[in-house]
Order: sequence, then C-alpha cells, then structure tokens
Amino acid sequence: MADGYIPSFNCGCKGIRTCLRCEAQKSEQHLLQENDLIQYDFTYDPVSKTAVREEESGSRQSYAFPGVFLWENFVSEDEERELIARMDQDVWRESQSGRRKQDFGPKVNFKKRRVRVGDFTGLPAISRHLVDRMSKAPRLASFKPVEQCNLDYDPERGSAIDPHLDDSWLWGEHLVTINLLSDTVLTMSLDGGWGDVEHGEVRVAVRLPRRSLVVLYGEARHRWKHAIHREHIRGRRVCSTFRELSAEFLQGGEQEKLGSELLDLALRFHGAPL
Ligand SMILES: O=C(O)CCC(=O)C(=O)O
Ligand SMILES: [Fe+2]
Repeated sequence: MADGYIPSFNCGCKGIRTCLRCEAQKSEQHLLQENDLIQYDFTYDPVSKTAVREEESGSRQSYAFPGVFLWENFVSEDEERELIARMDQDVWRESQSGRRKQDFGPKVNFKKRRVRVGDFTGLPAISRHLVDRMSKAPRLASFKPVEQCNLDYDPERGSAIDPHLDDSWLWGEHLVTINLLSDTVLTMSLDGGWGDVEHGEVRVAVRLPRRSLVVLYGEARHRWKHAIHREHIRGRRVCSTFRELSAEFLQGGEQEKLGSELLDLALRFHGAPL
C-alpha cells in the first residue's frame, strides 16, 4: 500500500494501516502483507517465564523473558457474555487497520504532549469488578487505571495492530489487557538480535487464551514492541486495555493535580464511551 493512500469509504484506515476492506478497493492489491507468513523464532512459556526456540536439529534454546504476567480464566464465560453484550449496546467507532474501538479516557494529543479531561466521565460501570479483581494480583496491587480502550478485531476485515510501543510520557508502567471471545497471539518483537541471535528481528509469540488477562511491564513494556497479526485473528476478538498514569501525573509529579482529577473521575465508574 503506497504511503499517503487515503481510502474513500467506510473504514478508519490511514496510510499504511490498512484492512481487507480498503485493500479490496485498490486495483493492484497486495492482500498478503509481508508479515502474513511469520515464522516465529520463540514461543513464550508462561510457567517458566522464558522464551523458547526449538531448532530443526532438535536443540532447544530458552531465555528468561521478564515483563509478562498472564492470568488465565480471569473472566468467567457468563461474565464474558455480559461484558460483550454491554459493549455492543454502545457505538463502536472505526479505527485503523480494520479495528473498531470504544474509548474511556482523557483527551490526549501525544505529539504535542497535551492532555485534558475533555468529555471523559470515567471508566464504564462494568469495569468496577474487573479492576477490583485485577488488584488481587501482587503485580497489580497499586494499579489504578485512568483509561480503558476496547478494541474489536474482525477476521473478515483482516483486523490487526502493527508492532508498536505504547506511549510512556502519559501512561505508566503496566499495560493490562483482557482478551475476549477468541484465543489470539500477542507478538513481541525486537530489532537487532537478542541472546545468541546476532541480528535481525527476534519475535516472541505470547499465546493469549480467550478470557485471560495479560500485563506488560518492564522490558516487555518499554523495549519490546507488541503487535496482533492478522493471521492470529481467527474469530471475532474483543479486548479491553487499561492504562495507568506515569510518574509525572502522580503524587510529587509536575502534573499531579491533573492526574488526581483524572483518577477520581476514572474510578467513579460512571463513564460513557467518547
Ligand atoms: O489488541 C491488543 O491486545 C493490543 C492493543 C494495543 O496494543 C494497543 O491498543 O495499544
Ligand atoms: Fe499497544
């Protein structure tokens, strides 16, 4: 897809962030993107917290892979049904790469590093129990989200999210995502080699079972990019990502006042999507 290509119809894609719907409109289609045939180098093992690679020769390499916490069966089947039914009562807005989204959070301009309350009215009521429950994990004992973003991935649209790092000017140490409706794979990637892999892109596949919660922190948050590739969306997938504030917006930080206003609002759980 050429840079600057702007689809002229019903999707939210811009530039290189395309979906099957807008790709189908192009005369010269490149339906298979480069990353459609990924050979995974490593697979994450949540028990040993290592990234494991099996060579064709039968030898096995494994390296510590810190910064991922996985909580299986975080929500029950009944809860999942209720959560999705509730989300589907609200409008889903078109986003990039064939995703749809619902946002509950402050108004942010990341380029200009500006944030304000805007129309934010708090996280949705359905999240109160979820946030309560996540705080039972020692890693999340003091996690206080001020933003929730729900994303809806559709295999028919080729929905995906390209490798990226989440902002760390506004957002804090922990990125918390609840994975609903289908299993998927969160692909972690690093350029320039790792361990005995001297150069090139190293990828670690983190399996996310349906109804699990995953936390990225430390190196997995700040050094490794994360992505959801198209081929790992096998059925409708909905996720909710929760983000906390960075030190600048917490006690003792320069923007503490705004931070505490956002926190108070967020944790009243009276929110409507923006
Ligand atoms: O879909 C996911 O699990 C990841 C979403 C994500 O990385 C983001 O919204 O920044
Ligand atoms: Fe992200």
